[in-house]
Amino acid sequence: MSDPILTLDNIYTDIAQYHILQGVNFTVPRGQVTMLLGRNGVGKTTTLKTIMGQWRAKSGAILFEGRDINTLPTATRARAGIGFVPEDMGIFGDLTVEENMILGCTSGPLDAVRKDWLLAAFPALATFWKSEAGNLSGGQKQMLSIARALAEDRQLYLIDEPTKGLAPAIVSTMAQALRELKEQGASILLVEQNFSVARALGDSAVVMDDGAVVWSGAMAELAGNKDLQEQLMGLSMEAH
Ligand SMILES: Nc1ncnc2c1ncn2[C@@H]1O[C@H](COP(=O)(O)OP(=O)(O)OP(=O)(O)O)[C@@H](O)[C@H]1O
Repeated sequence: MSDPILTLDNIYTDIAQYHILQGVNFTVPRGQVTMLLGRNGVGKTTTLKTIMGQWRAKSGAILFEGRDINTLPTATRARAGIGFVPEDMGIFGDLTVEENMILGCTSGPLDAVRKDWLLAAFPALATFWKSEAGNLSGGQKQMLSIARALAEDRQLYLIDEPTKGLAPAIVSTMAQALRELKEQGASILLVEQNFSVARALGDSAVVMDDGAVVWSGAMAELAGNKDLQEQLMGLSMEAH
């Protein structure tokens, strides 16, 4: 297995008085797609936010490229090479699609090659490039949110439920864009409840329950074992 780009070592995170993450351990191999799976409310989003520094782990280490980033501010983690696509989009409705994309570029103008790739991957954004983002459909807003997070090259992307609520045709557009991102060499940690997308994209899987990791291994092993899926995730995959 290739060396990990990210390692979570015994991470504990509290939110208010609640002990949400209770000793999370896993690695994200370089250049691969790692699926973060599990029932609702087990701590997947909290794990992504802890990696990004939006919640601060009270103990444990987060090693990115071998360096513990756990005490660094979020902006420093982003500059170090981690991109985050949160579930709640964060699109500015009164700005155009183009202006929203420019906001995704913190270190310079939008690279022309990258822009061409993103507009080919998400053609609706090209159509509405000069339109206010507030007028886009829900699915188009989600595409803009992903495209904006991909506007700059990062070594690692944390992506939270990118296909949630999308129509099947848009789900495959999204899956194809993520596949292309991986082909460009990025490492991806992806929370995804759509099991057919998870199976198609994932190289490895990490399954959480109750604030800790209960299984990790090859995605193919999990995909081929229905009993294991039911034992680890119950019916949650079918509920989405
Ligand atoms: N701001 C908050 N205040 C209090 N509790 C929170 C807060 N954010 C999350 N939690 C709680 O932390 C637990 C883990 O939530 P989290 O969103 O990480 O789970 P998840 O696995 O991503 O779930 P889902 O699949 O439903 O998105 C839940 O019990 C949730 O209610």
